[in-house]
Amino acid sequence: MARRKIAVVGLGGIGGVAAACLSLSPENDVTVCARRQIDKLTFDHLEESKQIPLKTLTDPSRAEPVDWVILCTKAQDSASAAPWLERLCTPQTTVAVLQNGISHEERVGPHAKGATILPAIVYYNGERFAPDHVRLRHIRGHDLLVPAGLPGDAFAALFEGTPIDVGRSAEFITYQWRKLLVNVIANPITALTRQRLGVFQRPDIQGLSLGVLREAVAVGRAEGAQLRDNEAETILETFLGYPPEAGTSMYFDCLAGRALEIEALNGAVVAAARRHGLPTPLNAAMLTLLTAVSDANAAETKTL
Ligand SMILES: NC(=O)C1=CN([C@@H]2O[C@H](COP(=O)(O)OP(=O)(O)OC[C@H]3O[C@@H](n4cnc5c(N)ncnc54)[C@H](OP(=O)(O)O)[C@@H]3O)[C@@H](O)[C@H]2O)C=CC1
Ligand SMILES: CC(C)(CO)C(=O)C(=O)O
Repeated sequence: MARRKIAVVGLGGIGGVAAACLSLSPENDVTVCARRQIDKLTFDHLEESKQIPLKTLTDPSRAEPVDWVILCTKAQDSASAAPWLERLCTPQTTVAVLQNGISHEERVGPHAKGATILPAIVYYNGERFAPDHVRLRHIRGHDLLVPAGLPGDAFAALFEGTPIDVGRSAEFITYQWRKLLVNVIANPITALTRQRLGVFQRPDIQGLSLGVLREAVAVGRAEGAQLRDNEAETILETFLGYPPEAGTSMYFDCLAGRALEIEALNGAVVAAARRHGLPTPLNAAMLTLLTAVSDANAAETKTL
């Protein structure tokens, strides 16, 4: 049987773990599309550390059409991946988008040459210690969740026999909003306070979080997510069980002086609220503050 041709675009925490796991299945022929040459990845999982050989491309003009693209850039870098998608995609390709936020299809579809877009909710934690060294941590339940249906089934098959567990759901939009609800508090608050999840043990931070969450729950409902009356409280309670020493992707980006994914998180809530005429002052405040931080980081990177 022909091996499945898979291109992983973006070799950060999430892409590194995805590339390592996909390479563990003999049925997958994996190529990594990255901005620097990496021939071997150290992959840590539980108590084990493995060396995974990688086939890496750094020049989009050398890429060829594949069956699957696993897009693992930050949301704001999706458009910069267009030269890769241009070479990798045909209408027979499926592009799985492993990014936080909503509206994956709108973000990536215009660059994907008629390929099928499959949004994926990422539950696992992928930490990048060095460009060639990543760790997979399971958080709870599935590691990835995709919509129920044929593309979702085929996507789950790519990870069979690997440490990544892929769930499928017919209520994808509800789960997408639940994940977004975690991100609209976890990411901006850790980034602004420059503290890991332990900061959520403070009663004042919990009060602020509930306000942000209640606004976002109303918007999610208006968008069709089946969110419960006590959704904000339940999300906060569940979230308080996450390890206090864990950071968030935005916290790490903030410390490293990189652009931030705020537009795809609180920005998505504010934009959807506008469509439904709903008030979201706290989410808008997060958006304004972190856009200022992000713009300053981006300007500094440019002048380096
Ligand atoms: N990390 C985590 O635990 C979690 C992350 N997520 C989400 O997953 C997504 C990916 O996050 P994460 O892996 O942490 O992000 P990272 O910043 O660690 O990785 C993104 C990678 O994309 C690369 N990249 C950006 N633009 C391009 C391009 N045009 N061509 C090739 N490579 C490119 C970057 O390259 P370079 O290294 O050169 O900058 C980087 O290696 C985000 O939406 C995030 O919110 C969701 C849940 C948990
Ligand atoms: C759930 C959380 C906050 C932690 O992995 C995340 O999605 C992120 O870091 O972006």
